[in-house]
Amino acid sequence: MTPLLQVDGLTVVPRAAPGRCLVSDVSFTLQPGKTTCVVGESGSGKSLTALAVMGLLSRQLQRTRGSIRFQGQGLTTLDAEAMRRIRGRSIGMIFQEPMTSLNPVLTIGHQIGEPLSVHLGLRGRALQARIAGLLQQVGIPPERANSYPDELSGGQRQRVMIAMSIACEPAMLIADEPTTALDVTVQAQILRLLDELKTRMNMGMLFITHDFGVVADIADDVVVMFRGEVVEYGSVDQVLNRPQHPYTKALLACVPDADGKKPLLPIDYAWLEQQPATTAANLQHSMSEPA
Ligand SMILES: Nc1ncnc2c1ncn2[C@@H]1O[C@H](COP(=O)(O)OP(=O)(O)OP(=O)(O)O)[C@@H](O)[C@H]1O
Repeated sequence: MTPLLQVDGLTVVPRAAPGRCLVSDVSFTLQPGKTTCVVGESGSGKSLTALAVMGLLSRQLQRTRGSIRFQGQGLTTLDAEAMRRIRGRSIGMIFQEPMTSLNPVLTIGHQIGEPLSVHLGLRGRALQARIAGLLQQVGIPPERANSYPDELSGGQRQRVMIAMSIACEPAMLIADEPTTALDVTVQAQILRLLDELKTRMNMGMLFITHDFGVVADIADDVVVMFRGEVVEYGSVDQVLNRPQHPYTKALLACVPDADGKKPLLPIDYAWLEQQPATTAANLQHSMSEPA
């Protein structure tokens, strides 16, 4: 079966510092209808990887090497117009902060309708009916179509973003920390919604998170990134239950179990001591926050 997404040797180098790799030789695959989670600490290159897949990295700031194939088609050689046709139509995306992604002066109905008119040419009643259907699908009463983003809660705004991103029934959804800005119960609702939509639409999901609780809930495969590199890649069972790399073990050691106690995974302190101070500080931070 042709993978939905195949990333091979993706490398991102800042033009201002060509000797430094922000993302280094990253490779992974996403199959249709499956979820691949990319995990790692802040600054490990997760978002740059997602932006590279979307063709949204600034060519002025970064140089990208490697191959990104979506449904068998190479994306890195496509021109801007061809990439625009794929984004929003075949690849949807949602980000961490729905307020900054939504336009405050347009109604949510208008914003959900935009990809439908741009990519599918829907107009008039057909468009309004589809907007109402999408609102219903994400659990917002269709009569809220005339509301503005600031009239909605954070969770509802994220639901609107989800409605926009799935409007054209994309084959793949890229979600970059979509629940981080939400409180815990709303996080769980949004995760459930995304998981349900993924199954119903047989959509592949590339899900970026630093939260292993989320990974355990939704991932089929897991890519662990550390300082721009993939240090571990495998099935969720393999990565969570039989981690190999000291960084994955250290990350997992920070996740409290159901009783709030830390799992007794050994941390490789000799390895940790060789890492920059920020790594230990980030791990310390994860330990003090419930995942
Ligand atoms: N043009 C650039 N020049 C130099 N450094 C850059 C450039 N673009 C991004 N970076 C750096 O690359 C690193 C990786 O960033 P990225 O946003 O992918 O991290 P992340 O893993 O998604 O982190 P977070 O979880 O905080 O979002 C960061 O340290 C960022 O500051």
